[in-house]
Amino acid sequence: MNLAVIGFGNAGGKVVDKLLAFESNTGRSLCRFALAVNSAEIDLAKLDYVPRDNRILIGQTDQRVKGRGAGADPEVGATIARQDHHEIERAMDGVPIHDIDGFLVVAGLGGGTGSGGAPVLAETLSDRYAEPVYGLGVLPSADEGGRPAFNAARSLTSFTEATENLVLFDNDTWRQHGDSVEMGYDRTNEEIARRVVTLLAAGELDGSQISEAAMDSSDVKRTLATGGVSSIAFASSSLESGTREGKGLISRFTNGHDEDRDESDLTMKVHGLVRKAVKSRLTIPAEIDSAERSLIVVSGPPSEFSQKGMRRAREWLERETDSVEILAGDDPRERADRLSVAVLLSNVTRVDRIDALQDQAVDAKSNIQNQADTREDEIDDLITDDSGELDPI
Ligand SMILES: Nc1nc2c(ncn2[C@@H]2O[C@H](COP(=O)(O)OP(=O)(O)OP(=O)(O)O)[C@@H](O)[C@H]2O)c(=O)[nH]1
Repeated sequence: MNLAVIGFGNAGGKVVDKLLAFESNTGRSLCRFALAVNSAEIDLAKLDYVPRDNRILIGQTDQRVKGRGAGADPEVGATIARQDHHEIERAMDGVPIHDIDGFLVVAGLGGGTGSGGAPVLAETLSDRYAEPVYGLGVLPSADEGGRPAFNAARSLTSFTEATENLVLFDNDTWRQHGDSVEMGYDRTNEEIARRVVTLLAAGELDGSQISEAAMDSSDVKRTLATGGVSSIAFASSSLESGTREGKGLISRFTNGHDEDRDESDLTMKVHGLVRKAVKSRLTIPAEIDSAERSLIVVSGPPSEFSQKGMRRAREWLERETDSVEILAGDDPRERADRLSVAVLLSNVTRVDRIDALQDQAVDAKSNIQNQADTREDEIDDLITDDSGELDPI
């Protein structure tokens, strides 16, 4: 798949930068166009891979922002995204629209700029272009407190509505004790990039690869067309000892038993890797039998592929997800140094972390209400009803 990728806010920009870094390190191609939009000048300056001309500072004329961010207020993020839409659209004129399969808008949902701005941009893109607009949203960890949870719960509703599919990554699930916050983010951003690029770049062949069951970008699109939120599973394994070519050469002079053994090893390896991925930490933990559609991508040197392993893995996932809507394909990468599996679980509907976030947000709402009793103007902007429900931004 080829995408135009837009990072909104600080986390959004950093994750897009990591997607570009991962592509560059692995020779993959996913992002045909990359843009970072932010209201904090200093965050835009820190990016390494997004081209300088594609870094857009918004909200400069807004007294609340002045180049220093939206202060974790999504209303501000949404307002400046609307106010400065011409500037963003002008930057989007550089998108090679005939070469892309869709847009990907990336944001952390706990702050102000990305949380408020990303759904606004996604809606504008959906109105303006025929190509699908996907989202990649990062949920705050529980220990960040009530305000980020409140922002994320509201943004989740608007962002899901504004996109064809919203892939989620949960910071709470991936938090590691002992890391500084920035080190932790750097590591989680790499994990996001590995999963997103392995999954979505499938099908972008450079012409040198051959494959019996190559993934095609229309398979990815079809799986993402469910709407709702999605999670990604991932696992990888080192390549077989010795080179596969070496083994093939030896077996040519034997009676073929080695070839049989190799095939059954590879069947088990591919099948096992898919099971391991789905049983490991997902980008957001979800009940996998609540997924509407799934997609398995096996990526690596073609000599490590096994069609039988893939078929077994697909049958296993059909049983696990209780769905027959499972596509599976491979993504040949001759130079890859690992065999990787990414599984997209699309439109998962039982996600405990979202329920927990919403509970935390409802508590935070009453706290915010109490604190703001003396500041009625501000609370009017934040909360438009008092039913306990959270309103989208
Ligand atoms: N995984 C990951 N999450 C991040 C990173 N940086 C921030 N976050 C998360 O994203 C949320 C939003 O933070 P930012 O992206 O800094 O906020 P913003 O959208 O720029 O909004 P303002 O700072 O209010 O202008 C935070 O609450 C964190 O949960 C990052 O590098 N990686």
